[in-house]
Amino acid sequence: MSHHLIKPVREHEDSVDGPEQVDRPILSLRDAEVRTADGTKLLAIASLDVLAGQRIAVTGPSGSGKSLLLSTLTGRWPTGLRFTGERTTRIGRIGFVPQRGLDALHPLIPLARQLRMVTGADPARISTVLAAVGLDDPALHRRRPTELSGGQAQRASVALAALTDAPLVLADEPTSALDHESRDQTLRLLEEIVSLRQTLVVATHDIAVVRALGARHLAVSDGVVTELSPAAGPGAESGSIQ
Ligand SMILES: Nc1ncnc2c1ncn2[C@@H]1O[C@H](COP(=O)(O)OP(=O)(O)OP(=O)(O)O)[C@@H](O)[C@H]1O
Repeated sequence: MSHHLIKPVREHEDSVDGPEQVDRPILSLRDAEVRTADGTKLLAIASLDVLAGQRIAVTGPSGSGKSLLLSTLTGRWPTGLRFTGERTTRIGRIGFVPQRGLDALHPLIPLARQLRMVTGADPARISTVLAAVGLDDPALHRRRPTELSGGQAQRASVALAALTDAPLVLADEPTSALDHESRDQTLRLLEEIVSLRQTLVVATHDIAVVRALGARHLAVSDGVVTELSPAAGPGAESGSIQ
């Protein structure tokens, strides 16, 4: 899927949250399908509601449709694919942590400067968040992302997602390129940095991620999405979603 970090999602948007709307889904899919131009069905979701603050793990084998489910949540699909059905959202921004941290970043703009340019956050907050993801050396802040290690770029992409304050943060196999220790650290960072107000969706091959997140669990198999655990959070649905 494409690696746009912050994407305006304006379709079907309505008003800003009020306290009385806490249990209302931030994003809903109904009768959602993604097909190729020749009509082959790649993904089908009868009904899915994503609530504020949920932690959701999406598991499934390679090619099952995890990335397409994330594309469907963002409302942006790979060229040549067709979406039908209803996608409703009341949020304006979606943060994205890609498989390779570098894909979230401009390769040549020094790290702290580009975080400021992209998010508008002030330098003090950027320093705080970078320190929180373990990048506290000011020399690293001045480096271009191409001059960072894979793990450092991954942490920088987590910092970027956190700084966006997006109500929904999607992470596509954010741990696949990392060793076990770095994987655990990235997951902890995602949990810590992504605030409780933000919803976090993580696609992964790794069942350990589901346990680590203590998450609502959606399994994708041959494009069919199934809810494996009761949805967390007030007012959440449970049971099969397709
Ligand atoms: N642009 C496209 N055109 C045609 N088919 C596509 C396209 N993108 C994905 N697919 C197909 O849709 C199916 C699901 O792909 P997807 O990338 O969502 O899988 P995934 O579960 O994320 O896999 P992985 O774990 O390997 O990243 C696959 O069969 C894939 O070949």
